[in-house]
Amino acid sequence: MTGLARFERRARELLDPVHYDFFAGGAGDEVALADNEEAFGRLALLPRILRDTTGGSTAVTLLGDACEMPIFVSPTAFHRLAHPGGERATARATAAAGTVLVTGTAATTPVADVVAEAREIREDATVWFQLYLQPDPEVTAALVRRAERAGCTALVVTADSPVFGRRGRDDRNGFHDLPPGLYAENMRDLPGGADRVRPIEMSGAFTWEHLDRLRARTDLPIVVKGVLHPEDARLALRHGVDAVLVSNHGGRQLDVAPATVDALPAVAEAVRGRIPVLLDGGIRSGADAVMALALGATAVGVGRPVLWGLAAGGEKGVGEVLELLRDELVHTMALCGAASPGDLTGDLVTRRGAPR
Ligand SMILES: Cc1cc2nc3c(=O)[nH]c(=O)nc-3n(C[C@H](O)[C@H](O)[C@H](O)COP(=O)(O)O)c2cc1C
Ligand SMILES: CCCCCCC(=O)C(=O)O
Repeated sequence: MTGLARFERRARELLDPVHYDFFAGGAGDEVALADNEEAFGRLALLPRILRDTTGGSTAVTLLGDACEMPIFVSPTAFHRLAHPGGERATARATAAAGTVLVTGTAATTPVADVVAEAREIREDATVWFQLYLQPDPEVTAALVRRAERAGCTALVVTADSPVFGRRGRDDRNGFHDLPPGLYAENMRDLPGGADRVRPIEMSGAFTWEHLDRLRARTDLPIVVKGVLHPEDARLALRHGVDAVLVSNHGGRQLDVAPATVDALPAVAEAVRGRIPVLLDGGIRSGADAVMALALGATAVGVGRPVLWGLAAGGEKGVGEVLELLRDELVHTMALCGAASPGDLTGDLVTRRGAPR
């Protein structure tokens, strides 16, 4: 078994099946979940030859943060369900890989501890904070303050969850709560709640105005996560957003959403290079990353592969997953005649089986 698949297999062997299903599963019939990966299989790379690729680099700058490769760790909930090391282990491995970790509202480790752990490995480690806007603005403000004080350098606002996706596996397994002792730690001791750990609330009431308010409240760059429609990318630009993240939440929200790599070109076209376009969903190899970069992404995120690495081997497992992706990325870039991510252009991507 090659590539990342062995990490998933090991994770499946080790995890409680109910927790494996929570991580692996998607919404509804899991159409979007499957399509995210299958869409990459419908594409091929058309390599260029006789281009000097020696002395190349995979480095990119993301919202002012130096990043050794254009592959970052997307926010996923509840890392301590995958491994006792949880987000701390993920933070250490991601920092060692020199890339961005997006921790978030549903982390089972407080954001301050995640950043401290990453910075123990590397003092300039980059951690961004994924924010679920909360109906109580004081709670949202407190989460933002927590992220700022911890040293996060960007906010990633998840906008694809006005309601929680219907996850059939979790319904069948009766999995709707964390086991005793695990909490969404960033929701602890927030204003206005009698409970020490408030539940994360989804709300359909949010609009672009809420982003404007957030913009006014923080100096941190804001990434909007869950952009699929090009008109929303244009709105994001108009509302002063610093980057968009093309995402369908790993197929966990709208089950009939398009695969992210299929939605990417129209979003990139709408943005026309004015802000970075990020993408996640279905990236399972360095070649997938190369395709998305060529189609207009500045960087790509991985969700489940990191969870499989974490479950399989804690910090070491996450490190192995990120190094494997980096190695495949470098190799594929070289075979395509690309010395740096900037050399990856749309003409390198074709439909499998399509005549040129
Ligand atoms: C178990 C799990 C938990 C997730 N939790 C969050 C979350 O708390 N916030 C968020 O914005 N996205 C969350 N996501 C979505 C990821 O950020 C990302 O969009 C998705 O995993 C990318 O697809 P991939 O898993 O195919 O790489 C989660 C995804 C998974 C699989
Ligand atoms: C209301 C529960 C919040 C946890 C959200 C985790 C998440 O986004 C996911 O996809 O699962």
